[in-house]
Amino acid sequence: MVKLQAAIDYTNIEEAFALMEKIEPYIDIIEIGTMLGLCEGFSALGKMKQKYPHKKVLCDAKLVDGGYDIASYAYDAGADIVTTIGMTNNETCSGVVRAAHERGKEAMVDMIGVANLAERVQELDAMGFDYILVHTAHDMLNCISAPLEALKVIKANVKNAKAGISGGITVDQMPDIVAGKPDWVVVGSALYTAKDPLLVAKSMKEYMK
Ligand SMILES: O=C(CO)[C@H](O)[C@H](O)COP(=O)(O)O
Repeated sequence: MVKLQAAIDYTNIEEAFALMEKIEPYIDIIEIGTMLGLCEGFSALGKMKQKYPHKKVLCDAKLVDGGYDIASYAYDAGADIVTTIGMTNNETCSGVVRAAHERGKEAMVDMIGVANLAERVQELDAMGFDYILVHTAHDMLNCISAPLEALKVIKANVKNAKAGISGGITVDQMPDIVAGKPDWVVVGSALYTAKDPLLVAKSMKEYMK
C-alpha cells in the first residue's frame, strides 16, 4: 500500500498534536514541517516520537549545509527520517545519509527546484538515499501542478530509493497521483486546513489501497 505522510506546518506543537489525534490511524509518516521545526526547534521531534513511537517521525529540515552535524542532532532528538535538498552539494547530501545509516535510520532528499532531474536522481540514489521526493514548491503552487512527469523521471532512474510526491496535493488529485505509482504521498494543507481532517485522511488512504 502507498504510504501517507502528513506534513504538519503549524507554528506550535499543541496544534500539531491536536491534528494528529484526529488523523493518526491513516498516517504512516508524521512530518515536523519546516515551519514547525523552525518555530519549536528539534525538541518537537522527540515530543512527537514519544507520543507516536510506532510511527515514523520526519524532520523536514531541507538541509542545505551542515548535513552530517545537523542531521545527527535531529536523529538523536527523535527523528526517524531527515530531509536535505538535491540542489545542494554532494558532501551535505552524503552527510545526511551517513548520519542516518550510522544510526539505523533513513534519509530523504527533496528534489525541489532540481533542473537536471534524471542525472541527479541517479547520483542521489547511488549515494544511498532511502527516499527521493518530487516536490512542487509551496511558493510555486499557483504556477504549476503536481509534478507527475517528474515522478515518472524519478521512477525511471532509481534503483533502490523509494519515490514520493508532494506539493498542494488534494483528495481530488488522488486518482492521478496514485496512477503515477508513488511509494508514498506527502499531504500538508489539504489536511490541516480541512474542516474534517479525518475524512480527508481516510479518503486519501482509500485511494492508496
Ligand atoms: O515542504 C513543504 C513546503 O516546502 C510542505 O510541507 C509540503 O509541500 C506539503 O504541504 P502541502 O500539501 O500544503 O503542499
